[in-house]
Amino acid sequence: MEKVLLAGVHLPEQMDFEEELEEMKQLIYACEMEVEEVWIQNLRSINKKTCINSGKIEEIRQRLIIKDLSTVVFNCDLSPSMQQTLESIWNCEVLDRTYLILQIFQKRAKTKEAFLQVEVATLQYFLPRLKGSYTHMDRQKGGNRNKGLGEKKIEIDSRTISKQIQRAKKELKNLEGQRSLQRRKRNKNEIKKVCLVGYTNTGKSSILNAMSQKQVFEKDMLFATLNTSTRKIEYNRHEFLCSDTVGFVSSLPHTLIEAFHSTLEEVKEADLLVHVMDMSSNSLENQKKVTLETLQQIHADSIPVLNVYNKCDKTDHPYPLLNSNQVYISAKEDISLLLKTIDELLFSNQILKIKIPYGNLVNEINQKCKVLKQEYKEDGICMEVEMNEKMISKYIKYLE
Ligand SMILES: Nc1nc2c(ncn2[C@@H]2O[C@H](COP(=O)(O)OP(=O)(O)OP(=O)(O)O)[C@@H](O)[C@H]2O)c(=O)[nH]1
Ligand SMILES: [Mg+2]
Repeated sequence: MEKVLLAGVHLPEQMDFEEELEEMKQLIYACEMEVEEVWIQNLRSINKKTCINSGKIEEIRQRLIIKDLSTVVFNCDLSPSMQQTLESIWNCEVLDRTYLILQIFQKRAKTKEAFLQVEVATLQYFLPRLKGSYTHMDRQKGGNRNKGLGEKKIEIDSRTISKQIQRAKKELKNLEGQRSLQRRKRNKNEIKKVCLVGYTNTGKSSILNAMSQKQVFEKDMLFATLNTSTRKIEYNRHEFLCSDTVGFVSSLPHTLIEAFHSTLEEVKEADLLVHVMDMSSNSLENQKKVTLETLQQIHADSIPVLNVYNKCDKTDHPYPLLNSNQVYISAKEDISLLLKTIDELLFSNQILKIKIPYGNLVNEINQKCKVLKQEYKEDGICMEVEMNEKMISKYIKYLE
């Protein structure tokens, strides 16, 4: 594995810096490289020309020579000119976070749609980076890792790239059309839909595997799943569809959010979202936040959510356990409690007409139930809501 130097830029607003660096190491590992040394620079703000300051640049330059390293990876995103300047000072390859994520996505893309989405995002990343020559482009170092991207950079000019982007986008639109047709068919059949969502590597694919006992690609690497895969699950004489999704990640490059929007379309159509979290992760809170923000971005934040704390076998927390809207499990052991909870949420619902006084009860209803209609009145909100038995017992007094 190629060894690299990780340059960690620490700005005052980065509260979870340690966890961020840990994640960077995993991203680097997923790109088949290994961190040999970490150099941290604390900064009030980014240097516009070179990202880090001249003193640190010189220290790193010397270190690269001593250690015979030819790649530096930054934990943040670099502008094309920063990247170019640093490459010429260090005479080595300088990579940023977006580049790594694009590399991983490119390797993992399994379906035509995922492949095209990554292609669009990759070309958009390289378009502003065509000016000037890149050392790592010319050298083609790092074996296979750079091959696809490097070749692309050398061979094509910006006009060709723009054309390629347009072509790929057009093809994607066609595929999206086919997808929505399939979805409409599904809607007609009215089979309930569940989507597993959550930060990358939390165990979504493992849960789907355990549910269906058919193999969905599961791996201890970031972004193992790039296309959604759906399985029909039978439980308690009920049937529902369960979809796996691409893992979310903090500060996903803008171009990729756009590219993966259509993959996440499925999430918007779900009757229930199962938010899978890694109970053993030090960055649990941050990962939770990123997932909730992503759901907001794709306008899926009004769908009922079941919170699942997975990997409890790696913690001291008791499991399997159900605590209000939270299920604690280990996908490696018994997930029947999760199935039972999903089944109850999906199939014991009734539609009620209620009037709720203004206040935080409304928030709870919006989070946990499917609101079909709502009308604002003087003394409260009239709602038509799909509720499960537990919620019904709580809200029965508000029946209209
Ligand atoms: N110990 C333990 N390991 C788990 C558990 N669930 C999943 N894993 C492991 O965690 C790693 C990631 O699991 P995946 O199911 O691929 O995670 P994912 O959420 O689908 O990841 P992405 O597709 O990258 O978003 C794998 O090595 C799993 O074997 C669990 O409950 N306990
Ligand atoms: Mg997965």
